[in-house]
Amino acid sequence: MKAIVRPTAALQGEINALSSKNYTTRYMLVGALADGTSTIRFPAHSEDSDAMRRCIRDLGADLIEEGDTMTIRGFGRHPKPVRELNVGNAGAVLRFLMSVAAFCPEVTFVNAYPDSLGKRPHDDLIAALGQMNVSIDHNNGKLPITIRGGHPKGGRIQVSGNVSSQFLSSLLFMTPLLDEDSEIEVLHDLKSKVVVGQTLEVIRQAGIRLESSDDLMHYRIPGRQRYEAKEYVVQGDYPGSAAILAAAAVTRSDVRVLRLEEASKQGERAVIDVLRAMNVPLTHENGIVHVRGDGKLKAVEFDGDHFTDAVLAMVAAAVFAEGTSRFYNVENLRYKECDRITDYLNELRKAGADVEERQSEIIVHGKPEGVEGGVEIDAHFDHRVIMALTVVGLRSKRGLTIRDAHHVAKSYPQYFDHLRSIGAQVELADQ
Ligand SMILES: O=C(O)C1=C[C@@H](OP(=O)(O)O)[C@@H](O)[C@H](O)C1
Ligand SMILES: C=C(OP(=O)(O)O)C(=O)O
Repeated sequence: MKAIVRPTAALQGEINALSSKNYTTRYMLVGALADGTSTIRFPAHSEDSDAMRRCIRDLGADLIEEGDTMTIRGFGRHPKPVRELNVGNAGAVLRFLMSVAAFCPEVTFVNAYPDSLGKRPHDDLIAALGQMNVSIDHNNGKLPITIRGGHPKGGRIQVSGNVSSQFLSSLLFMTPLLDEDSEIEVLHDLKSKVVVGQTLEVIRQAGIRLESSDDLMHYRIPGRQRYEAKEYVVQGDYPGSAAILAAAAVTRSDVRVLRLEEASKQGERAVIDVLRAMNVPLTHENGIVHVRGDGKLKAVEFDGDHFTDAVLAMVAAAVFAEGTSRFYNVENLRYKECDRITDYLNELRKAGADVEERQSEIIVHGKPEGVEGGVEIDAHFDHRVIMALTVVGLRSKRGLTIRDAHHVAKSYPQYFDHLRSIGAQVELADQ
């Protein structure tokens, strides 16, 4: 599918935010790791959340969905001895389940997206599991990966955090189920630290006890614990909504996005502060973000690691700001669905934006007069590139055509419908 994005001056209306991807994957996982039946209200529906549904079913969980409610009867620490799992293109699902797979005799994670997830590194988690009596075959740290487990052991575990927080999250989910107590030490830096807060929140909601240091670099996890079956409610998703808010920010708009909790632990909640710093007129009350954009934006400087999945949308807004914006500490964007620095900036340049990259920075020389557009954009298998480039297309002079736009369904299948419902001129066509 390709998306033909036409210049759109004004947006108006109300959108119910999609359900959070990160909470949906986490609640499904702790539901599967529990022995009884858990309930999840408003789980997300997307390729990534479907990957988690599929894999925990394959591992022996019973899932029933009726309307907006999912019930899961978990397998506890005894997953079915499945031989093969397909996580699609979902990084978090792969990394979380690599540790769960250590309870099985032999599981192979197949390489379904050689040009996207197939290029992402998992060495740090492979090394950590290697310290736990788990033997792993892999392709230079990449998929396909075969986990030979059966009897994983706790104890002292070291894991590097400077590529992805998902490796640490993965170990935090699994170690409470081990016979031994564990101590986890995070080596180097911990990227996307805020997301680990979501992991700890969910694990604790599921009745697990563990101690974490204030800097989130050290953990003590008693073994022999059991996840409790609980009821969970999934909140609205900030990373996906960030693109809608960016679209409202770069146009004349009167747009309300519902279900965005002010007190959320999602790091991407910071987009409210970023947009405010850009001088975007907005309010945030009772879970509703209300943007009344006038299209005038001011350049900003931010540490992007606090809102990793919304950096691309904020960069798209900065393309139209007065002055030069800088998003720093974002090197790990290079290890996501594509290289979200080099690949994304190449597409932005095609659209007419003036952008520069450093190893861990994105610099944007804003063009309040708009960009030329009139070109075809490559999606690089990346939903966030697609969403962000759509924002740029709306304020371009000649529009943009985004090839392979169906990959938006990785996290936000209804993105274009939502945008069109508030007046965006977007046509979807076969390629
Ligand atoms: O734990 C999670 O659910 C996620 C962690 C983040 O990844 P990194 O820790 O690799 O930055 C984020 O980008 C991803 O979308 C989801
Ligand atoms: C990086 C992302 O996801 P994952 O790492 O789970 O593939 C994302 O959703 O932007």
